Amino acid sequence: MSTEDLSFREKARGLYEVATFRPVLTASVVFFSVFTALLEGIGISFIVPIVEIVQSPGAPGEDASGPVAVFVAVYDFLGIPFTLGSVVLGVITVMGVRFGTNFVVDWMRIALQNRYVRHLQRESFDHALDAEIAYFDREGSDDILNAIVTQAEAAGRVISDFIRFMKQVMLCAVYLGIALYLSPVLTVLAGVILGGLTFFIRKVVEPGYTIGDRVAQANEEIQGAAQAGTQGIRDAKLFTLTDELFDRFARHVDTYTSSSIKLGRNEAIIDNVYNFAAAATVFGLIYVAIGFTGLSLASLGMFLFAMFKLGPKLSRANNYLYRVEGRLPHLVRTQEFIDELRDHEEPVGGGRPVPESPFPITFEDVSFAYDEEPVLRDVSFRIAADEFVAFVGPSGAGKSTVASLLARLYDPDSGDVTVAGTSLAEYDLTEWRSRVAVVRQNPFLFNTTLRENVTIGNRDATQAEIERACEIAHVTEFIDELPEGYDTELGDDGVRLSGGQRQRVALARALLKDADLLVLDEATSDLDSGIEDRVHTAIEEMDRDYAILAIAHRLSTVRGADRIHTVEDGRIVEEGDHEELLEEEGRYADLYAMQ
Ligand SMILES: Nc1ncnc2c1ncn2[C@@H]1O[C@H](COP(=O)(O)OP(=O)(O)OP(=O)(O)O)[C@@H](O)[C@H]1O
Repeated sequence: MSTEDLSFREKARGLYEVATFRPVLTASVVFFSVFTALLEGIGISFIVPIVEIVQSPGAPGEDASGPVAVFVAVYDFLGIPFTLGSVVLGVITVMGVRFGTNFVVDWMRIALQNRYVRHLQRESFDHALDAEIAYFDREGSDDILNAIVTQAEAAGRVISDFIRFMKQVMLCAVYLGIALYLSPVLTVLAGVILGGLTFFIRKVVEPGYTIGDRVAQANEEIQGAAQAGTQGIRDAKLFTLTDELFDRFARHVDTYTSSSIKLGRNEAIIDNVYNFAAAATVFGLIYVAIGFTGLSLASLGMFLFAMFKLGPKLSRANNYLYRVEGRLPHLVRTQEFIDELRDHEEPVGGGRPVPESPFPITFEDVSFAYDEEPVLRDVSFRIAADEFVAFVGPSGAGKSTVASLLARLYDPDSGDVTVAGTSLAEYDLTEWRSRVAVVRQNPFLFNTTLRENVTIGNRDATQAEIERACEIAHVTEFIDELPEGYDTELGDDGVRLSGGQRQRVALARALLKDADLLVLDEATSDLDSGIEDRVHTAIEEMDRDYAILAIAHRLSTVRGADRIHTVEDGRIVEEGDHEELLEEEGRYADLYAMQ
């Protein structure tokens, strides 16, 4: 995802979204920043009375004019004598409050940054969990992980940098205001020099946004390469792919490093060139001011002090702006990514409660394609309560797709899936999924204990219920080999178990879910045929009040089905029980003869 071509408006919208995220906090930051800048201005103004008092000892009386008159009036109003001591105490007090409010701004800045990062992380993960499966099919999980883990953090730093930029701009405004009041001509001169320099540097140095976009892009690629290397480590080793994976990773890390260094170097260029230019400008102005203006010593002191402070502040403001631009791609990418996830949200269903007995379940002329190529064509079948229905057929025929449509991971392109006479789309999706238990051929096991894995669909299951489900799924056969029984950690995707053991755990958790429809999609294909037959017999013999839909390659496992459907190229080409299909001497009979 490249954001290089984003317009100024789109970038500004990204920042606007942050500003309106916690409006009160944002408004407070602005308010206290303005307050801090004003106090800074007042603090600097104290130079004038201090110099005046030092120049003409004895309290300046009623004849005081200009800024001094204001100070005299304020001291008079407060009933404090206007002496050098009380004026110095006054400036210390003002500066104390100024740094106090500055602390408040910094605190709120950090709070805003971290809360926004939390917001981005929660939003991206929440919407990712709600996104439709087709989105994951298309995009993969790298972008999602990157947005949640890395990009959100970098995006948050934009907030800090922007607030720092704003603070510097306000302080600059105050210094400029003071300087303008004291000597408009010199201020305009300084403005032309420093403004010209800003323009020049911005023209010469590559825009922060462009480099920042490269950094963000490289970040995404690093995440993808690292994920392929870690999640696919076994195949990477078996196919001696590690060098290729490392080269890909190293290339992106190099881009990240060189772009980051360039970004930092440019920040340093801006900082140092500016500081130098500001110092040179100030000394040039001293020369001009002393030689060619009639400013009093006090005013000259204040003017130069303001100028001296203005230079570095302008430099920092420029630097922070450059950093904001550099990190803005992370912010815009994350915000856009969340919007994209939101656009691909899974439908929640019509909200209709699923009936007590959700039967019959029917497919009525269902057609479906993942992309262009049709995978299911006019598929119709029916599952009544307590029935055992099976699907067989060659690889790629579309059998698993039937299971996916049943669990509503996808919706049909045409035709309808109905439950108790009503379209499945009208039911509450979460409730429907809670009534269906699907065991896939390659189930995912979570990196936690066997008990936690088995109870994912029924956290309240008793030990007796867990043991019964594990007995039927033949998990109990190998449980004694696990060091801590049900409390053994299974590792990443159940890596400490064999393929067949993983399938049995998945089967046990489906049985424990106590669903109305049990879908077995090649659920026991990794078991040896002896155990596979025993598992199937145990399931069929269960005193059950649910229907079963089984997809199988090994036909012996579906011999007892009430109805078997043979699928070929997305169509049901035969239908009947085992005996009927054998008599038909069609595709099923051929497949059976081959086994
Ligand atoms: N998520 C997906 N995105 C795109 N195409 C897919 C997806 N899942 C499956 N397909 C394609 O749809 C077709 C049917 O796949 P499906 O998994 O339903 O077949 P199957 O009969 O269950 O095969 P097998 O017996 O090998 O599991 C295949 O051509 C497959 O490439």
